[in-house]
Amino acid sequence: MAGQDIHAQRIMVLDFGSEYTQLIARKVRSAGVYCEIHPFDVDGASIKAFNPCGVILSDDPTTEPLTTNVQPPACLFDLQVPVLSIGYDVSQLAQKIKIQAAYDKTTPALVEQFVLQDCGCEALWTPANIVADAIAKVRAQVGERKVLLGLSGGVDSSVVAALLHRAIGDQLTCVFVDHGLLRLHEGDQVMQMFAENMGVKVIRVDAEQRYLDLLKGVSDPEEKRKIIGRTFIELFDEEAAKLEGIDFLAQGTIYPDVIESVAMKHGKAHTIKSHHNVGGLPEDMKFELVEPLRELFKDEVRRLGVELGLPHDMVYRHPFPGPGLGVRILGEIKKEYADLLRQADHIFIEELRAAGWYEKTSQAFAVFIPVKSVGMVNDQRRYAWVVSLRAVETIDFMTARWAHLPYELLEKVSSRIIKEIEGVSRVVYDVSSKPPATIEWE
Ligand SMILES: Nc1ncnc2c1ncn2[C@@H]1O[C@H](COP(=O)(O)OP(=O)(O)OP(=O)(O)O)[C@@H](O)[C@H]1O
Repeated sequence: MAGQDIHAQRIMVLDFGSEYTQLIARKVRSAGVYCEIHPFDVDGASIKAFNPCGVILSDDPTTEPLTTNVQPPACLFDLQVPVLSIGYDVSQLAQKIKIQAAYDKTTPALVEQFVLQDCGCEALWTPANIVADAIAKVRAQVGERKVLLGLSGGVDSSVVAALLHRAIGDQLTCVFVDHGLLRLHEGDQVMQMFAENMGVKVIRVDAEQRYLDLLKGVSDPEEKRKIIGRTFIELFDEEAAKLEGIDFLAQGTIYPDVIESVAMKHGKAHTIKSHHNVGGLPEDMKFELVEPLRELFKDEVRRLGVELGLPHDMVYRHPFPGPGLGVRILGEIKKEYADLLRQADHIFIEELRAAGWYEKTSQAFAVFIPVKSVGMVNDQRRYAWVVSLRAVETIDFMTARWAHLPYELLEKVSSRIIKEIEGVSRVVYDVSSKPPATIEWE
């Protein structure tokens, strides 16, 4: 694909505050065409500079308009490019444009037809081309210099690691902070995949004891989060200070993190996404940033991961909070609780996968409840801990329904947990949906 600019043919999506805007943009991308989302009142000069092959207006007629004057910029129609309106009231526009009254299940096919046929774009935006483009850009930015990356084992930083390793090899150093609140064998798996199999330089910081000491006696959820986030930054700083000649810090920033939301801009954001961020790294670190996923949606990041050779199961894994099991152990964190929870969680996920339910749920995990309940073991009363199972189905994580798992599956998971883990006497299933309950328990 040498010499081919995969951004040359591009679509502009103008957002009038519809919740479908990102879905539409993702459809343009999956049809193989680069696109960007901009607010409906973007200035004319920016549109001209962007030089789109076509423009899509995205509005939701069932919600109130964002302001009294929701007009696209006048210059839009001087461009002489095809325009598709989805949900935007075009009666006020004189131009000839393709119209769909509202987003529905036919929209994806319409969008694909619009970009490939009406706008005549070529399908250049493919995982292989995106990888080649990203590698070329990273090489041009970094040259012979060195890059540092915080590798969490999560999807984003893992894909960044694989991409940078391919682009600049040994010039990349990763720091992986193992806070002892990871899933069963996860720390070893991260090392095996990146350090042993791929030959990436990874420094593993075994910080379990340090975290346990700092978290001792702390049961307030916010306080726990702060300690976990702050300690991560301290450890990362300590490791970075030991390394010499690093000029860049790589980050797994993705496109939804950088889209300027019109709802926010016009003060109408009705949903605030909750983040389980470990806090991120402070902005005053003296590094230039390398952000090779900045243009990509999460589904594109996953496809890139597969293209780069990361295992499918890892790349399509459910999201995991930054503070790890720290927010799934209610109240004070102790090693005993974390070990117990890791085992319970592992059994749950193993059975979900075996039953074909892992892909049908968006997030599933076990929660440690620091309450002792009675059970009978060898005719003796035994007081042991309670574990809750949580599984949800969701499209966007803003709202979620508890997953209606088959009773047989729940039964199997519950009896395995009680049988295999000595410290657990009771398993319950969380049947709360979001809202009002959140997905995580803390
Ligand atoms: N335990 C860790 N060790 C090293 N780096 C980490 C760790 N946890 C987080 N980071 C770094 O901080 C970034 C932001 O963390 P956050 O928990 O918000 O994850 P994220 O945005 O979901 O990304 P990822 O999918 O890579 O975990 C990560 O992408 C990673 O670079």
